Order: sequence, then structure tokens, then C-alpha cells
Amino acid sequence: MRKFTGDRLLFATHNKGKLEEMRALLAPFGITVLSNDDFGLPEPEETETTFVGNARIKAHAAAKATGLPALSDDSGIEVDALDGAPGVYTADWAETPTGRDFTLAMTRTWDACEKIAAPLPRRARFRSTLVLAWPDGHDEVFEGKAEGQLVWPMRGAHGHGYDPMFQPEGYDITFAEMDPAKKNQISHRADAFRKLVQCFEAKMARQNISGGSPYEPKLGYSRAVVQGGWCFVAGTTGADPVSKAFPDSVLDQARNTLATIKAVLEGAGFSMADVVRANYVITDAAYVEEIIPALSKTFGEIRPAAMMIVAGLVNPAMKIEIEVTAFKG
Ligand SMILES: O=c1nc[nH]c2c1ncn2[C@H]1C[C@H](O)[C@@H](COP(=O)(O)OP(=O)(O)OP(=O)(O)O)O1
Ligand SMILES: [Mg+2]
Repeated sequence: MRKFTGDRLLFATHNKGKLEEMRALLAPFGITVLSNDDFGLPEPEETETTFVGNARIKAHAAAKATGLPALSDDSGIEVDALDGAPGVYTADWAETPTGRDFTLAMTRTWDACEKIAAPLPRRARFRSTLVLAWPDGHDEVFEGKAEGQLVWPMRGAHGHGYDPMFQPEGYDITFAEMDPAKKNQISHRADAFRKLVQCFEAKMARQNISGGSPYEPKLGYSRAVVQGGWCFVAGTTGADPVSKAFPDSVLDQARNTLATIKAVLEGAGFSMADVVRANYVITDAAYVEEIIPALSKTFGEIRPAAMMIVAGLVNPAMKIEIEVTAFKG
């Protein structure tokens, strides 16, 4: 999957409700979100018969016109009793000669169910297909959905589109009665967005990882810090993970240290193979020969850039401390 590495993204929509939701979803990633309004882009004709087809039209048209990576959303509501209608034509059901009227669209949808005396609950789902397109024509597709049922009469004043008649599964309020931040956690768009986030890994906000040591808040450090594609693991010593005692042998301490580092990296979504730098402190130069089996077993193939210092450590029982840095592109 191609990664998004820039800091400006165009969200190619003319729908203010979608734009607000997408800006909130993207806020933690430090990406400036531009909209069609910033460029005065025309609304392309959605001539395809699938969500992905129409989402591609919108994203590629915007990426081509602006030279920026562009994200689009094509979405709609599927009603089981109506064989999935209005589906891709959800926006069309709101069209009137003077613009879109969603009260009319929702009334049409409910009436269609009434006409065939569809049994209750009238199961439905929102679907969202997000397409991220680059000016060179490449794109990535992410799909999401939110299950629920239609309710009548319409309820609630938040949200947009068909929100007042959609009650998500597990709730007794509609999307339009829900706090917008809550809708943004459980919606079809949020579901698709969680998949899109893989594209933004390199933009992830800083994350401090605690190992639970009481010294962390006292001395002001973290077991590891993850930022962007990097994981910085703090200097780690070789106590036994269960007894917390330091074994006599420096080789055993080295093995414990490397096992702890491996667990920390894996907990942060990295692996030992991602280690690009390792710094070693040993308390006696003679220990170099002793720790070779642990080091060559762990790093013989990975070969991070390394440095080894002979120095004192804070507890006389400690014979080795290792810090590593990992990078995931
Ligand atoms: O969270 C939602 N809550 C309520 N209704 C929603 C939602 N998400 C999509 N919908 C409905 C209304 C929208 O008009 C249609 C999608 O049509 P769709 O063509 O994808 O969007 P659109 O024409 O409003 O904006 P644009 O194409 O510029 O992104 O489905
Ligand atoms: Mg549209």
C-alpha cells in the first residue's frame, strides 16, 4: 500500500457534513485538509454504478486538477427491504429542481417501505468508500459500513443527509440525535477511515509507552517513544522478568535485556528486524567476549549501526544496558 507522506490533503467533496466529519477524523494526524471550496472545483458527474467507481471519479478529478493527493468519499444507505436501494443513488433520491431535499428523500425511503408493508425492524446500513488518489493516477481504496435500522418519524438535529432516520445497531437514538463525536466513532465513514489510517502511519502523533516502572514518572522517561515511523527504546537493563533480580552472568543479563526490548518493540507494532541502531553500555571491557552469543544470535543478520561504551551503571548488580532505535518505512 502506498503511504501518504505529504502534509496537505484535498478532501474532494461538496458535502459540508462529510467535510466536517473528515476534518475531525484527520485532526490528530497534523495534515492540513483542503476542500473543493479552496480551489473552486466543479462537482464531477457521478456516472458509475458502484460506490468505488464514483469515489474514483471524484478523487482522480480533484488530484488531476490540483496536483495534490485527493481523498474522496462515496456513500449511501442500503435498505434490505428495498433490495439495497437507494444505495449508490442515495443522493439522487434527494434531488429536486431547486436542490437537494433530505426530508423529501427520507419520506420517499420510508414510503417505499410502507408501500410493500416491509416488516419491522427495517434493517439498513450506511456504506462509505474512501478513495485516496495521487496526481500520477495511483489510488488506494478503503470500505466501511454501519449497520442499523430505519426509524420513523425522523429524530434529531445533528448530522446531515439521512441521519435523522437511521438508528445504528446497539443504540436507541438516531445518528442525528447522537453527539457528532460519537457518530464519528461508529459511522461507516469512521469504519473506512480506520483502514485508511494505515496510509498515515508516518504521520502518527507521538506515543509514550510505559513499562510500568515507578522510576519512569520520577526520572521523567518512557520505556519507548513512538513517533512517525520511529520507535526509540530507552536504555534497558537485564533483570529477570519474574524475580526482578539481576543474574550474575552478563550473558544472561544481555539475553533478558534483548527479550525486554523485543517485547517493547512488538507491543509498539515494530519488530527486532526494524532496529537500525543499538547502543551498548557494559561495565567491564572483558564482557564483550561473553555477550557475543546473545548479540550475534539477535543481530547477526539485522546488523544495526552500533556503539559500545565501557562505563559504570547506576546499580552495581547491572552489567549491561542496551538502547535501540527502530524505523519502519
Ligand atoms: O453519514 C451520513 N449521514 C447521513 N447521510 C449520509 C451519510 N453519508 C452519506 N449519506 C447520504 C447523503 C449523501 O448525499 C449521500 C451520498 O452521496 P455522495 O455522492 O457520496 O455524496 P454527496 O453528493 O453528498 O457529496 P460529494 O459527492 O460531493 O462527496 O448519502
Ligand atoms: Mg455526490
